[in-house]
Amino acid sequence: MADQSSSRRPARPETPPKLDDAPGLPARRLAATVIDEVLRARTALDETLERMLPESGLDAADASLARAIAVTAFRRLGTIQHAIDARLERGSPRKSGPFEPILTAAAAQILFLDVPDHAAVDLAIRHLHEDARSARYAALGNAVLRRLARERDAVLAEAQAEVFGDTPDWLVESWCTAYGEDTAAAMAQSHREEPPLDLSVKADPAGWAEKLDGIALPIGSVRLRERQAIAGLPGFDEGAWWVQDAAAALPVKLLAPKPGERIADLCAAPGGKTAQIAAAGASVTALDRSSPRLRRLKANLARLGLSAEVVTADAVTWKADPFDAVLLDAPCSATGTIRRHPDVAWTKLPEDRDRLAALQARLFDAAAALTKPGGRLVYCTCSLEPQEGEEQTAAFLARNPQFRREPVRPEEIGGLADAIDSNGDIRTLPHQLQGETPRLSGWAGFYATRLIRL
Ligand SMILES: C[S@@+](CC[C@H](N)C(=O)[O-])C[C@H]1O[C@@H](n2cnc3c(N)ncnc32)[C@H](O)[C@@H]1O
Repeated sequence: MADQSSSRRPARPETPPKLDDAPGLPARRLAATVIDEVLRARTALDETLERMLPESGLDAADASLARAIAVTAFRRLGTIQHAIDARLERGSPRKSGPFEPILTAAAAQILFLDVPDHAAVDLAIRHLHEDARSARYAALGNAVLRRLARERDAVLAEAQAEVFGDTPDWLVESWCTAYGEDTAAAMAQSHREEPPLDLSVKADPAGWAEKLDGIALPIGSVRLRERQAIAGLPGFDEGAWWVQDAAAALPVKLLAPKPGERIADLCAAPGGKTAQIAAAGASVTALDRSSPRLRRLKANLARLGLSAEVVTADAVTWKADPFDAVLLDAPCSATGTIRRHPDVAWTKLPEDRDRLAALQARLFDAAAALTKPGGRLVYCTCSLEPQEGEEQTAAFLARNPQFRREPVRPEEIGGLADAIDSNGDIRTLPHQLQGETPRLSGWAGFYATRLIRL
């Protein structure tokens, strides 16, 4: 029976925790809170930051520091956790409140960011004191962080030798099985670097590369040499380009939209591929089941001066007259985006991959029903897991003999033959596309196949 007495008990006065106002602490507080929330609730880091930033009251510089600490913590989470655990002789203390996320955020600064050690340690200790549960372990936290700072070179040397040290075991196993150990190691190593920023341009990649101090990539994207705030760059206000990883631009190259064609983009938001299709002059129906994400798609298209018919619906059940071409950029585990979103490695589980693979099969069949005889169907995912790529296509073709594969030719994708597998499908891996430096190399892990309805 429910406890009736509690409703009659006078409410206990809420004593807000006493927050230290030392400069720099609010950014660390937000970083640790976000790290904790993402790991507990398995939510996306970007969305969690977007939700928590406005109420944090941080200025732009502190917000960017908080983001840098959290992103770095996830990029190097395996190394950081191992280094902390190795210095906690009796293991992590129980019932210690925010002790672990505070130490994780501080270790990210000490090991990987350009922050003076004394600032990282001092602010972490002040932060531990804000909560009675972690305050009891402030001396322990202090000792661990000081040791980390003293032993930084040894920690980094050990991490360098452990190439899979920042990749969860299930992903190591999956990638070693799919691609072999050497390739899996090169992939894991590339995830340790910050990713480059790529733009898709409506026209004149060479001209925009020059104006923006970028590199014109063989497939027509522009890779910026320096990371910068994009809203201030030339061409942003006039809608000359949009941010899109170079590998994410490939599926629409296979679709090859032509002016006047009717094309359905079935999982369209936030609209990077819709923009490519619309910019090619096709008439595009952009469908997604998420209204908030479609609002972002509309805002993106408005800035670019492009248009699409926008439909909020579930693509599994949506009915319409068949299209000349259909793009299905299906929801997936997104393990191909780990370099850009390092939290994905720690928030996704094999169960997510399997649940999404079942949804992908239903969406694939629904997309087939929307493709005209003679029409093209491109299926793609930003996943490195064969269950969401190669295996989906094999099962789809076995179920749907009215479709045949139209292999991709290197000249359709700027001559990048390494990105085409033995079936003629696209399979990009994060360490491919060598550039001038490791940071300017690589692209997302994508799978894409092009099928024709007979
Ligand atoms: C990989 S994202 C699409 C990215 C987008 N194509 C782009 O290039 O910007 C997958 C999208 O599928 C949508 N989605 C998931 N399940 C869906 C369904 N059953 N019907 C329609 N959209 C769905 C999600 O809301 C999400 O926006």
